[in-house]
Amino acid sequence: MNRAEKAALQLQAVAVLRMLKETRTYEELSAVTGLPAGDLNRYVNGHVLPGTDRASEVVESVGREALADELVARVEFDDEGYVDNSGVVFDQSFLDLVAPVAAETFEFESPDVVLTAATDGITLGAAMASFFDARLAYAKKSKETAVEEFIESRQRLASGIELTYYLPASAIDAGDTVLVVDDLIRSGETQELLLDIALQGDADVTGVFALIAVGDEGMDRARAITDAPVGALTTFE
Ligand SMILES: O=P(O)(O)OC[C@H]1O[C@H](OP(=O)(O)OP(=O)(O)O)[C@H](O)[C@@H]1O
Ligand SMILES: Nc1ncnc2[nH]cnc12
Repeated sequence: MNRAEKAALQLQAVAVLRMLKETRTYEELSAVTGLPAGDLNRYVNGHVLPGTDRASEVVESVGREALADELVARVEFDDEGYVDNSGVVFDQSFLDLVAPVAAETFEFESPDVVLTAATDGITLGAAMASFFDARLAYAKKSKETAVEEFIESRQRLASGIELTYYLPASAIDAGDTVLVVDDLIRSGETQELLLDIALQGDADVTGVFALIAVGDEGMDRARAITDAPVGALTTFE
């Protein structure tokens, strides 16, 4: 390992520890990692960097299960079953850790473009795009000013309300590979619109990923549209 790789590993371990510390005391973090609370305090505050052995252990311990547990600890449901996921989508450091785990768990091919829906999909989309070194594109419910050409997709929802998403046509080139991501999938209507936008752009969908699936309906809907892998970090019933 050269010096730059060592430094990158050490900083990645600090990012993991800071993320885990958000919902834990130092004593609890010590119980999870097996490292002394005093050392953890120094790592989290940036006074000392963990050695490479410790850093590798910390980074390798953050697999799908640990991130899914962390996600569950950070989201809240209201009485009607709606999710408040601001504790997750407002935390870019957490999402940056999710990206490599999602890529490995669902074996997503590296795409040219990560496509998501504004608003809440954007931070996850940015993390995934950065991990894959891909472009990020987000469709919006309104037309961006000064853009002349859009791909648009419209659907009438069960309520009778029409939902339209617009993407600047220049965001996807024909033949691009596209990974579709969103923070949450419930009915799958948003995914259907994003997948339709990718299709209209003559792109190849390489996968669909959500942080949270509420029930199976939306995931099944996505699977009916694409043969590419479809996965969620956590499913809530
Ligand atoms: O599977 P579905 O039933 O389509 O629901 C999922 C969508 O709903 C939420 O977005 P919302 O429409 O609330 O917009 P926002 O991101 O701007 O809050 C969420 O961010 C997903 O995009
Ligand atoms: N925050 C949310 N929780 C549950 N279902 C949703 N559908 C769209 N947004 C949602």
